[in-house]
Amino acid sequence: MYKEPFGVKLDFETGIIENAKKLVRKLSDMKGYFLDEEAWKELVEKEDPVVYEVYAIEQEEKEGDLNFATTVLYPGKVGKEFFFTKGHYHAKADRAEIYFALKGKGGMLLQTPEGDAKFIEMEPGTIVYVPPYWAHRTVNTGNEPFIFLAIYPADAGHDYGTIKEKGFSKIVVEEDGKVVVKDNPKWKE
Ligand SMILES: O=C(CO)[C@@H](O)[C@H](O)[C@H](O)COP(=O)(O)O
Ligand SMILES: [Fe+2]
Repeated sequence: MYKEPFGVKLDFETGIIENAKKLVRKLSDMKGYFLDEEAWKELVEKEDPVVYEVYAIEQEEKEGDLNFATTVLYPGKVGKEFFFTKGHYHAKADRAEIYFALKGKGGMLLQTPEGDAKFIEMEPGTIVYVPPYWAHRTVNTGNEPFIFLAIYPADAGHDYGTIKEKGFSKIVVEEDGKVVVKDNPKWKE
């Protein structure tokens, strides 16, 4: 039968979507993700900050339906590397996605399975098209929360394993007060 349409409110200041399912990722949930493992350990032991929160409205995993979610990605660094989301391919790899930046400053790292990477800067109003097959990770390069909305097929799913194991071929770091995108020395092809 037909599903019931609905409208929900998104608070542009906080990124919170009413009635959404909230997910919290702390730094301790991201072991092995950052380049500087010593700095990671030190920060986890000191305060284990929240790196990001996701507010998601999700449907059953069926073709044709849509999910949407906001992410509130906090400012911070591990060593020189800016805070980022874990990043993933979609489990159904050919599923695309749209991101819409609402607040703060950051960017998206995208990567093909062959390791070709792109970094796209994002500020409020930026829409990013994530094509089929590209892994994607957002990075907060500012000093306030970076907030964005993502809209994705309900059957896209997440494949975190590949990125957890191999990482992205590029990293986003601060050098001499500037945002620099450079080759990841630990990238495994
Ligand atoms: O891309 C999507 C959904 O396909 C986003 O809603 C992310 O899930 C969110 O920004 C958290 O990032 P991850 O931890 O999932 O990489
Ligand atoms: Fe995604």
